[in-house]
Amino acid sequence: MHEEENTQIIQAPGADLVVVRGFVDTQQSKQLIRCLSLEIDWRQDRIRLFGREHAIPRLQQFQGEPGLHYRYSGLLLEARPWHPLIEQLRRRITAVEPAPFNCALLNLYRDGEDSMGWHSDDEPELGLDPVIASLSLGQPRRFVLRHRTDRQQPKIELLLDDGSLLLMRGSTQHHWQHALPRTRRHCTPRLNLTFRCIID
Ligand SMILES: O=C(O)CCC(=O)C(=O)O
Ligand SMILES: [Fe+2]
Repeated sequence: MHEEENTQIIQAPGADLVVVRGFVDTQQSKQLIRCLSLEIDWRQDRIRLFGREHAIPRLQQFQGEPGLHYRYSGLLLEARPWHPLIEQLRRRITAVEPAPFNCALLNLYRDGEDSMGWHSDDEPELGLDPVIASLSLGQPRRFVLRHRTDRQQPKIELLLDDGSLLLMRGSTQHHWQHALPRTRRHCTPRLNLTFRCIID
């Protein structure tokens, strides 16, 4: 992989965003999707938003070092053991972004109806200025960022295609929100693996 050619740095106030295209090649990606779709006990968890309970519009699993927990929108996820393939990817990602990733939230978007709403990954257990490494496999989907306070700032639109690795660093989570909108276009499944560092 020629990292420089494949690396896109996105410049915006208060954001530190890098996309590495083709971090995983097509063949590897296909294999990963095949194995992970079958071998992970995907769940459609329920969250509480504005006082109401909803089933999330996607499937997920949280993995990581034993004893870690991740809490968001009233949901408490206990880390399941690393799947060996996820653990391998964690090590590969650490080679390009040396952060102490100790967990990953895995998302499976079954089709265009599956999505993720506006949010920042700013849970206290991620600490100040978290580094998040997000690997996309399968169906390319639109990923959008908007500034949290300055709505004059243009939105940032990225197409996260098969095998691309997005790094969100620095104060990105403090100043920006992101979302994966639903789409009416025909969509095959997409896997997204977000590696994170939880501080005990
Ligand atoms: O699926 C994506 O690209 C976004 C996932 C995400 O934002 C998250 O897991 O916090
Ligand atoms: Fe996120």
